[in-house]
Amino acid sequence: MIEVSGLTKRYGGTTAVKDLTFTVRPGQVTGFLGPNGAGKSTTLRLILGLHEPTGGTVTVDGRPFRDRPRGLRHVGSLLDAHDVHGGRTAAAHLFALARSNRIPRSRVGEVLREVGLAEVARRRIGGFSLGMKQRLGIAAALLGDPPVLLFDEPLNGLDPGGVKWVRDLFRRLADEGRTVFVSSHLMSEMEHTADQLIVIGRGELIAAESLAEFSARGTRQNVTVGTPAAVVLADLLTAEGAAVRAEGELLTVTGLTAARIGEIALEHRIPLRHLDTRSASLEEAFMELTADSAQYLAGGSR
Ligand SMILES: Nc1ncnc2c1ncn2[C@@H]1O[C@H](COP(=O)(O)OP(=O)(O)OP(=O)(O)O)[C@@H](O)[C@H]1O
Repeated sequence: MIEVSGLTKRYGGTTAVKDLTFTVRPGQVTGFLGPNGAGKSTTLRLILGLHEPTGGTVTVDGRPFRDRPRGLRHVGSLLDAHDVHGGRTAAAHLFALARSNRIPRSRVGEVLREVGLAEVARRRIGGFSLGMKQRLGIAAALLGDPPVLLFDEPLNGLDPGGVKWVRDLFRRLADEGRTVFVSSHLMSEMEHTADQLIVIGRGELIAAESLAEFSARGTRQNVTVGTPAAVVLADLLTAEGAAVRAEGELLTVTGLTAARIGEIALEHRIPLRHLDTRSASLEEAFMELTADSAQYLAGGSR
């Protein structure tokens, strides 16, 4: 289990992570979501003890990760797929990691087969595609057969087959009882990957809940209405308590059903050209939830 409590990290005048508290449990895939610059990578580095927190604590299975000798047996991680020595072969890279963590050499062949890189084991990493480097990074994370795994944007650069392979792998690792913590800035990536979600924005916790709970936020329904009398109808719907957004002849309405909107239009003899109900997607729910932090970044005021 990963326990983050009151975690804060400042770099000079920038607060990357602010009073963050959450728990990541074993047996599940937990998605770590937030817009660019939200503080995900910083948090993962703090969990791994690569940075010192300004405040708060973070433990892995009850102890700071830094206190663990032979770290790869406790936590496997992929932070940056490019962070490898291009002149080395894939096998040499993994042998070096195995040696320094006292992991049997036989694991190298096993993990290379597992990630589909056995045939290129003797090739230099410098010639690898991003997708191959991602696979190599995953092999390194798996090397010590650790109970806890952290991945920073592991789906970047993978083709659809690679994405499916990673998703299936995460599922299997979680089913084996491991803690799997995966960051992404795209809800669409997590939708079919995660059981639990930790959502942050501007370094602060926005939500910590199951994907099902998060999905419930997205079930709010909008009705789109097309009419040449958009201004008149918008006034009538607003008077009934709806929230209305107008774009020319098209209205997006929340707070009233399509049936009720149809009745109101009929009562006032307003012709409708279009009437359609749609549910907000998970992606929209995520964007709405993180809109403040995303706008803040877009304004460049950090
Ligand atoms: N070493 C550092 N020195 C100074 N500022 C930093 C450092 N690392 C991160 N930051 C700042 O902290 C904030 C959070 O960055 P972080 O990389 O953790 O976000 P992120 O959620 O991983 O974003 P992305 O999805 O873009 O990778 C950013 O404003 C970033 O510029």
